[in-house]
Amino acid sequence: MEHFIIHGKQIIGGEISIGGAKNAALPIFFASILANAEVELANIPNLTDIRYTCDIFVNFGAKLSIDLDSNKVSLQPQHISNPVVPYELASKMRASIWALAPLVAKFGTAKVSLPGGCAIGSRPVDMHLEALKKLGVKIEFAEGYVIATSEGRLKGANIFFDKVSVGATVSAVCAAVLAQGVSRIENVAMEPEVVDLCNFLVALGAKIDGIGTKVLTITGVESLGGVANYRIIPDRIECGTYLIAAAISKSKVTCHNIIPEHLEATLSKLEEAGAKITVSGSSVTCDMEGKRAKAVNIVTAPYPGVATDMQAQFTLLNTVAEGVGIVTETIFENRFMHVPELQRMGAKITQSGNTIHVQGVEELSGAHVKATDLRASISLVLAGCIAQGTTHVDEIYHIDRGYEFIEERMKSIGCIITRERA
Ligand SMILES: CC(=O)N[C@H]1[C@@H](OP(=O)(O)OP(=O)(O)OC[C@H]2O[C@@H](n3ccc(=O)[nH]c3=O)[C@H](O)[C@@H]2O)O[C@H](CO)[C@@H](O)[C@@H]1O
Ligand SMILES: C=C(OP(=O)(O)O)C(=O)O
Repeated sequence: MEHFIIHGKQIIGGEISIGGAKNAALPIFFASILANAEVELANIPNLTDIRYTCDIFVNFGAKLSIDLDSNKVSLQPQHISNPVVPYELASKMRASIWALAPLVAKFGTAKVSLPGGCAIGSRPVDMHLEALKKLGVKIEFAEGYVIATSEGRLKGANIFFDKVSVGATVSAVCAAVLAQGVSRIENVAMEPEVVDLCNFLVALGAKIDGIGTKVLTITGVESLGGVANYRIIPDRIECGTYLIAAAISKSKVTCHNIIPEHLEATLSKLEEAGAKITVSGSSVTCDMEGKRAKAVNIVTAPYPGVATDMQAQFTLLNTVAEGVGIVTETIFENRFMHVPELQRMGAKITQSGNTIHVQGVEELSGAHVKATDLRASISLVLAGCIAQGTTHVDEIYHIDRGYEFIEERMKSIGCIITRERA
């Protein structure tokens, strides 16, 4: 097991080039199953989740060439002969459920083990399965696997989601693009990563109207082609995380290669915390101008609201800010696992249901803490960089799921974190 040792009171500041978005790369990778010709993907982040996805494609029998050092993958999905995601691969990653819809839409059969992922809530897949059933898929369960079958092409349908789900939107769209007839999918997720998936499918030849809105109208086509050099959007959560590094340390961080419009909620909360935010082309700077941040209230919400994937980072900001910040998590029922760890570092936090009250303190102190999920982990790493003393963060494999070249990127903003093996 690896851990990070982080000495505190580091002088934070500098510039970072942001990588491709994990949460766009994963659905696009799985949607490539639908293509009938070569798919070349660029700006694919070098993350463990992507390497697991490559393993899933190898297990399918697909041909792929992987060059994650150059952030490139090319796939020959025509060669898929085994439409199965076994437990050993699915259990490592929540996103593996995204194999189900494209496999059954293209091959009429799929066997996918129920997924793993961050332990931030119960994370059922009922909405994915209900959407597939509406499109004509027969769903059965056996020994922990979902078995999906269809006779002939799927049938276009009207789907209304009661709740906004990124994952179920991705599954519904991936099935509807090859269905016979028109599908109208309402109350979809509008996250930039869902928009990127739709743009990718359009590049393959799919017919999708309403991209970026609450209602998608999809006219199914018989088959999809390939695409050369489709570039994944930048990771708005990675960018937001590094901007928080400036906000907790009275300093200045610039992130390059981003799409500023994807960060509006985060940037507006950082401004509320007292940061000077400057956007210039595809770069953004968060400058605290030497001032301590003011506490901010956060209520997580589907896009364009404040992302749940930024909640732990804003919680950290409040732990060292001036005043009291109230943070309400509305998306996942168990996403405060960073709270007891931050308390070990001296944070003053009280929890009541899905809300926490954070009373800012002048300084955190180093401690031995455990990373419990991806965003909790990075918050503890950042906390270690500003704390008094040394912090030891265990179970850092979570970070490698979502933060590319973490030691290098932290170094480019002045932070030294040392990976050790116990
Ligand atoms: C790989 C990826 O892109 N992960 C992101 C994706 O996760 P994921 O796609 O799993 O998240 P969803 O948007 O689907 O989840 C939203 C809510 O809907 C519930 N739900 C979802 C599906 C379902 O069938 N039934 C159901 O009840 C979930 O438990 C949760 O409470 O969106 C989340 C919300 O922005 C982000 O935090 C994750 O980083
Ligand atoms: C929760 C996350 O990822 P996943 O859905 O892959 O577990 C995340 O990216 O913060």
